[in-house]
Amino acid sequence: MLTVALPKGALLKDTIRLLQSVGLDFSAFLESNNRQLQISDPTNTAQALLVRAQDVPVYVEYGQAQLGVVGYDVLREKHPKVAHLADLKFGYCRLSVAVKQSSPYRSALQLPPHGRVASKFVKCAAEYFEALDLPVEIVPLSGSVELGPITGMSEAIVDLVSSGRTLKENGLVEIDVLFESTARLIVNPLSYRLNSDNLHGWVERVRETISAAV
Ligand SMILES: Nc1ncnc2c1ncn2[C@@H]1O[C@H](COP(=O)(O)OP(=O)(O)OP(=O)(O)O)[C@@H](O)[C@H]1O
Ligand SMILES: O=P(O)(O)OC[C@H]1O[C@H](OP(=O)(O)OP(=O)(O)O)[C@H](O)[C@@H]1O
Repeated sequence: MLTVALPKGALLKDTIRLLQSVGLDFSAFLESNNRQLQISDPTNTAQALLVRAQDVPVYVEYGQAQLGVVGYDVLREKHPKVAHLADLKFGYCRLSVAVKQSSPYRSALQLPPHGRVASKFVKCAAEYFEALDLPVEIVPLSGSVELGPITGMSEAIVDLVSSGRTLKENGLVEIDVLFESTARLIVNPLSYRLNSDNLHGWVERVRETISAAV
């Protein structure tokens, strides 16, 4: 049976809506009292795993799920061995450098050498500052990264920005963008090559739905 890895959090609702439009109903995951992490769709065509966003590529790479939905930002940070087959056009955000509004820095290159940059995206941040030839110390955090500059732990952060509301409400300002991100459809490469569980057919249906929506 086809198994799909679904991301908890910001991408879940749009992912479930997309799968509903190709005939797979996993809306039970959206019920407020749901605690189940693995369910089948009502027609028993496929099952879904509810996993942390950053773990979606892990389940797909190891073959426990043939198909998954994940942000491009996670693919850039983790480099999983999965095939990226479609841009799903939702989950827009960007990975940006931000500082306190009151700080003098208005571009990443103006940051002081050997300063600190807090981030959940340690690899992306390190690559970005290496490419600028600006030595900085990356401070790894798992969330609420905006507190780095607020508390004085770091001069800057590298974090996701979508509406910009979190930065604004915490007195921070975006000074550079590393890249933009949207949700992506990923597949296990071997399952795709073997067309296990009619994977080609499902990918094609998703692609048709996406192009019809544009
Ligand atoms: N504010 C946002 N608006 C739109 N999409 C976002 C936003 N924040 C993150 N995303 C996208 O959704 C994905 C999942 O983000 P989410 O915040 O739900 O989980 P997470 O913080 O990465 O994971 P966890 O809560 O498990 O640590 C991100 O990888 C990104 O692609
Ligand atoms: O620009 P906005 O629309 O305000 O969205 C940006 C916020 O969303 C994400 O946080 P998330 O909710 O995932 O929390 P966490 O990373 O701090 O755990 C991101 O890390 C920002 O804090």
